[in-house]
Amino acid sequence: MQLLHCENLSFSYDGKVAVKDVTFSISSGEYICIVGENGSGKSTLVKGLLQLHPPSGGTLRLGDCLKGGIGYLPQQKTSWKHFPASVLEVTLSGCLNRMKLRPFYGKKEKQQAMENLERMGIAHLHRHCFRELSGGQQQRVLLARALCAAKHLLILDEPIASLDPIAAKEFYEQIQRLHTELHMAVLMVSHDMKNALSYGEKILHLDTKQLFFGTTDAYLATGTGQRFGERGQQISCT
Ligand SMILES: Nc1ncnc2c1ncn2[C@@H]1O[C@H](COP(=O)(O)OP(=O)(O)OP(=O)(O)O)[C@@H](O)[C@H]1O
Repeated sequence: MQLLHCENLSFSYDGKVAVKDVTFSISSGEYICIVGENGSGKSTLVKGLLQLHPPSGGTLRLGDCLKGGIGYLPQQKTSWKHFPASVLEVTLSGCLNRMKLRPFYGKKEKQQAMENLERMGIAHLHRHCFRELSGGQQQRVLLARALCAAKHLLILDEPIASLDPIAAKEFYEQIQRLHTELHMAVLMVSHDMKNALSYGEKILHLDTKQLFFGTTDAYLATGTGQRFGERGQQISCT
């Protein structure tokens, strides 16, 4: 089932093009990594897919099953690390979209938030203050929050940027479990080429315009894929 399709999708800021003519789809259960240099338009595309930034051209079609929401793990900002709320409150905020005008969380939302914290192995921390957790624990809370928002698609923007290698490895394994056990589609922006190539089934490579979209094997057979792939090897050896 196709979850999302874009055709020649473009985005600009004040008339300056940031993403140009991107055409790709994501279907249920797929794992796609978006790669590219700094400033190549990855985060802009993600914001556009989440309808937080309007397109300057092209079309974006979202499948009906995404109408309930898309799970989104944004780039970690230092200010969020100090957010003065409990783990349960941060997780529950993932349900806000679904609550419409209802002002309080109900039993169902609390149960779902606890289930997702359980899935992330951190239910015992639900009363703790978010800002007192480690970076890896905070990412798990934000992932539990994203799971409250979505059943079919998770969009992750550089999720391991602030994690140490052990926390990053655990995080990748966690995502892989969600992908295989819940059949969750994953769209991940990543500078970590080694893991993007090993976990991603497809690669979308941006350089403002789209340089490549297709399977990881096909990507590695292209000159661009080989150059970026080698970079991943170098990074993993250092
Ligand atoms: N809010 C904004 N206003 C104006 N220009 C922006 C804004 N956000 C991004 N840009 C510009 O759009 C282009 C793409 O930026 P974007 O953040 O999408 O790239 P990126 O690939 O995600 O970069 P990085 O890997 O460094 O996170 C850049 O030239 C950037 O300066």
